[in-house]
Amino acid sequence: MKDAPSPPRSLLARPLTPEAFAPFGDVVSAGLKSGAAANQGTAVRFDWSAKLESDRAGAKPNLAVFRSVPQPLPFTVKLLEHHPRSSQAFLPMRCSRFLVCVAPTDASGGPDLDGLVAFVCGPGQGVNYHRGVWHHPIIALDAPAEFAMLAWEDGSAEDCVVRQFSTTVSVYLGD
Ligand SMILES: NC(=O)N[C@@H](O)C(=O)O
Ligand code: NI
Repeated sequence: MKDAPSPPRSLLARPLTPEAFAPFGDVVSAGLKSGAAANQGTAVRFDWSAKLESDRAGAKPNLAVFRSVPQPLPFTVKLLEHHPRSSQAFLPMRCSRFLVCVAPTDASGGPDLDGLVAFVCGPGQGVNYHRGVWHHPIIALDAPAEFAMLAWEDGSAEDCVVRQFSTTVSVYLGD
């Protein structure tokens, strides 16, 4: 008999923290480190807030803007992707909450869906996926959102590698 498809799994999203996200990337937010006075004392700047990386000389930094339609919960994860040659940052410009799902890389270089971790991210928090980290495309919650996105791209297939799953994971929030 053909193996029965695995039952969909469910996963509770937890609040984004720098510590929990550290294996996958950086949380980009004011006040996570000491800042320096700027702009004649009217601002504080927090430098080097993310590890930006590109390993292709021919790729160029693409600063894109994403306008996202909010998705209902629970959210079904059916695919993951990664950018093997570049980091990727998402910085909310207009956003309520957004969902970030990441996964470790398995021995074959693919995503380890069993290790999927989901974070609910609030206003004032951005994320920077380190180069090659498997993640779900950015998902806005609650209301339409706009994000600035920064990644190094050259238009080749290596800019973004997608992996579809037959098994799905249903992500929900605790509240
Ligand atoms: N590539 C793209 O358009 N989006 C994804 O990379 C994402 O992480 O949202
Ligand atoms: Ni991406």
